[in-house]
Amino acid sequence: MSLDLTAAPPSAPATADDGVWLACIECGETFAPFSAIRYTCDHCDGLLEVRYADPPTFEDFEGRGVWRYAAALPFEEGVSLPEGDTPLHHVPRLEADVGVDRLRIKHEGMNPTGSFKDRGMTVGVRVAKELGVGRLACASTGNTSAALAAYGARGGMGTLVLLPAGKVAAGKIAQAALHDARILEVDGNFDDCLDIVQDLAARGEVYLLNSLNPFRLEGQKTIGLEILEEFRQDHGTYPDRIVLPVGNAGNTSALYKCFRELVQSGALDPEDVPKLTGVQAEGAAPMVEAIEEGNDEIRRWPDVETIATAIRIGNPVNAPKALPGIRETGGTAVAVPDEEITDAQRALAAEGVGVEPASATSIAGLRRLRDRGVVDDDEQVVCLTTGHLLKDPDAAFAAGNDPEPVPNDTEAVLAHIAE
Ligand SMILES: Cc1ncc(COP(=O)(O)O)c(C=O)c1O
Ligand SMILES: N[C@@H](CCOP(=O)(O)O)C(=O)O
Repeated sequence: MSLDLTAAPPSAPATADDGVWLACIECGETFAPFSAIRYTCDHCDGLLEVRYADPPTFEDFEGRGVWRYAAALPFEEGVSLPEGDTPLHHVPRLEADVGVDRLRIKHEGMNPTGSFKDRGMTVGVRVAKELGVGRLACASTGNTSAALAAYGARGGMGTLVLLPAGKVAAGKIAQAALHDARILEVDGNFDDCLDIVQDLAARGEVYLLNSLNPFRLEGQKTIGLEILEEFRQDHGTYPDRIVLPVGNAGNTSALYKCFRELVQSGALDPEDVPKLTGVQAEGAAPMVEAIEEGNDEIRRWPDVETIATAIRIGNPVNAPKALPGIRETGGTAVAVPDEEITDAQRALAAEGVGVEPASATSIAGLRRLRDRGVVDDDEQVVCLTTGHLLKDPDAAFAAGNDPEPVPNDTEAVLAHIAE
């Protein structure tokens, strides 16, 4: 099954429901979208994609937020908080410092629960309602669990989240707790948690809402749609490159799908598709390894470690969708050390943009690629920042200034700040 950028638009199979169906990206088998619960292909276990008889054009979009893009989604509306419409920040000092023609920051930390996951959950929980499932579940490094708990609560559904014990930032656990998720702390890493939750889903115990679920990625496509529309409106052109953190590789896959569908409908020239450029932490970089070595498959990293706990992932399940996305768009992937992630977090904060460590990898990666001459100085670049600063208060304290104790006295305060 081809994930080529310029593959011909698919024609609707008999399994299509109102012009929507699921297709296996490996063997091409198709399935009715809502007749049964499935996450992978019944025949070859390949990843599934949602397909549409009528891929969208920009003229089809109206309204605000994720649901402005209903013409690119399987429903007209979802379980919403609402989400999307995130800012595209200008960061002039950082732009000059990195040395590119134009740099914009798409700050997905400004979604309702503070990360891009909300875009996927508004669609995913809507689908869960359509399927009539009971309990929703996910494995998580934190943000997916926060979003699932909030959207599950909004939809009136119970949620179960499996987290790697001791490796999830405080803000994210607090969100899952308050939104009434049942929280299981597993003595293992994120990939182990995902193995277990997949087993639970296969046994019919839960409905899985990680990005293995193809409907989650439909919502996350809207990041790409917003970037293209807003960048073109502001600058009359599309960005040359989108740089993003990579964990389970859902966003890379979703952005590539967004571009492919626009190319299929004729709304976007293949020449105008931004180069997808993935960034991982050096301690958790299986996608970078595959890109650098030219492999079509990922080698699972059993031991992963990084300050960017959100992307502490050794087995990105969406790699079969994301690797073609990086290659077909002419992009690349790069790994960055933790110190450079923290430096980038500070640099964004110095422009007023507060992000969690994983988000800052996009800037750290862009810097590295500029230093290596892979990114040119005349490029127009959008960096995706995926989660809010408050998600990980410990990392923010470690990277930022220490509070200074002072006496309860104006003269003493004046003397202190004069030092
Ligand atoms: C803040 C943050 N950034 C980046 C990622 C990586 O995104 P993806 O899994 O879509 O590659 C995640 C989770 O995976 C995340 O929580
Ligand atoms: N960073 C993620 C990891 C899981 O990713 P998903 O997109 O597959 O749900 C998280 O926040 O848990």
